[in-house]
Amino acid sequence: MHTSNDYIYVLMPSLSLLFLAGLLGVCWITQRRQHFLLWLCSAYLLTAVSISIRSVLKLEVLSHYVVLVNALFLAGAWCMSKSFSERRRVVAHPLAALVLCVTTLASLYYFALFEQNTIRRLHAFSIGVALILLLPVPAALKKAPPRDWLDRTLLWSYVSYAVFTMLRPTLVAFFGQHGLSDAMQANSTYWLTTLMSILLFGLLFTVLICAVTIRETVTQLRTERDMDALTQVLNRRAFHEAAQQRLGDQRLYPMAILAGDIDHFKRINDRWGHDRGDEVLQLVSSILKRNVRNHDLVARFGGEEFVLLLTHLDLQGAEQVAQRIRQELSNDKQVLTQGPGLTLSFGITSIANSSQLDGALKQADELLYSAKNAGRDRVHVEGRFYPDICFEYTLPADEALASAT
Ligand SMILES: Nc1nc2c(ncn2[C@@H]2O[C@H](COP(=O)(O)OP(=O)(O)OP(=O)(O)O)[C@@H](O)[C@H]2O)c(=O)[nH]1
Repeated sequence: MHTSNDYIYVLMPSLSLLFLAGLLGVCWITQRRQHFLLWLCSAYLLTAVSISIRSVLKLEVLSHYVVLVNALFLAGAWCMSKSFSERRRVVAHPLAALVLCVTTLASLYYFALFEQNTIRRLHAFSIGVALILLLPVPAALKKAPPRDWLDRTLLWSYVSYAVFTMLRPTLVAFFGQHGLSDAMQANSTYWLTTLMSILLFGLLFTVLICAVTIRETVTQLRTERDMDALTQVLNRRAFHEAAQQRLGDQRLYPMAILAGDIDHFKRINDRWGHDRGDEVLQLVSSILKRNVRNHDLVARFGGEEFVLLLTHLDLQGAEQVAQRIRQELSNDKQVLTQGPGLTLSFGITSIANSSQLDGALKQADELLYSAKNAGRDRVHVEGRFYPDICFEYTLPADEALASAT
């Protein structure tokens, strides 16, 4: 007969698992797209229920509940396997898991009620659980190893848990004082090893998963803070931060600032609709990104205005980049299928140190607007003479766009 103290003692691992399940549930509420958190939470819940029933049931009645207790445990193992496959983005093999569950339960039922062989029963249980856990592992190992050390540790901890589960009866038989002879007792070496391993690995997985989730949340927030949501290039604030870093690195000079603006963008919106206007912005930013190198920066400063910081490039090189971008944009017929091609105007200036950033941006902007005033679809470069003309290239473009609709 268990005393109330005994119950607290035997239920402690289950309560700890329930606590960890709660923690994962809270993590999932903050990161709902991370389904692996919910699967792991379910795994802990099912395992906790299964081991608490197993811990409090008297030995005489345990055999009658063998299917229920082990079905819960196997379902928990399947949820853990599913959680792992979701995390590593590999197939979970649900059908194979179902076959393994049914086979394991049938063997357990047979060894509990017909042959009454405890050792075979324990081996059947361990092998069944381990195989379910190992289902997604071959595909996960075939993929390139995770670059992040937290994910790598998670992968190998999971594999170790599965292998340890499979070997547990053999290890206890080998090292345990009574071998597996008393394995069905709630205070046997086998059962304590089982509880402790579930708890320790459960704790390890939770710590790793929580760390991974926190890190991913921070990365996501940083991306949302730094990137323009529509075009996936830097926003103005992030550009200033990144540009200060680049400008502090002497190896990246000479550098140039390009300010670019889509010509007559308002008309594109008016004639083709705002959604098509958004597609044009995405097209332009993808062409800009395609035409820069690793250390360069591309940013959207708002509306249809883009700014680039080009490293290892003098004014002449920067002008060539701008002309290449203009050429690529005018050739593109994917977004605006009819009418005149898209055009961009550019202002280009050099920059010699980080204290010049605001001045260089202002100068590039002035050059850009002198290019606009000179008729658009052109590049104005610092140090060159441009006659101070104001040529409003309105009527032909209007007519051309109108004829395209
Ligand atoms: N589709 C879309 N339009 C935007 C967005 N942000 C700003 N705009 C529009 O961009 C247009 C900018 O118009 P203007 O500043 O007159 O510039 P423009 O028509 O390109 O004329 P120029 O620059 O002088 O060639 C406005 O109609 C804005 O509503 C956006 O995110 N998506």
